[in-house]
Amino acid sequence: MKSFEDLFAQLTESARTRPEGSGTVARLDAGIHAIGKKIVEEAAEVWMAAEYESKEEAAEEISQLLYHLQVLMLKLELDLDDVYRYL
Ligand SMILES: N=c1c2ncn([C@@H]3O[C@H](COP(=O)(O)OP(=O)(O)OP(=O)(O)O)[C@@H](O)[C@H]3O)c2ncn1[C@@H]1O[C@H](COP(=O)(O)O)[C@@H](O)[C@H]1O
Repeated sequence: MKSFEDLFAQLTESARTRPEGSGTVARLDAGIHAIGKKIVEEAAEVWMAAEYESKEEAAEEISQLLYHLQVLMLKLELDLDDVYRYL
């Protein structure tokens, strides 16, 4: 099981080493506009799953939204503490 912190560490390493075939690297290269659109899309999917689908499907959509938020954090060079300080 991967935690939020585990995923952020993994994506940070991928951003640094740029492994061949990494979807994360491709998303970072696509830029803030594309990442932002994906966040909005995933947020809508979270809402739809919560309202019309199962808890399991909602959980999966939430995980995808968290992933795309982390990609944006990396693109903006924000680390976890930059966000956590507002929680
Ligand atoms: N948690 C995720 C994750 N969640 C979502 N996604 C991406 O978001 C997509 C989900 O979006 P959709 O369901 O809307 O599918 P889609 O419309 O085909 O998406 P697009 O690819 O067209 O944007 C998936 O196909 C993945 O590309 C993720 N990609 C990666 N991860 C994690 O990130 C790690 C590193 O990934 P790579 O950089 O690809 O190796 C992986 O080991 C995973 O743990």
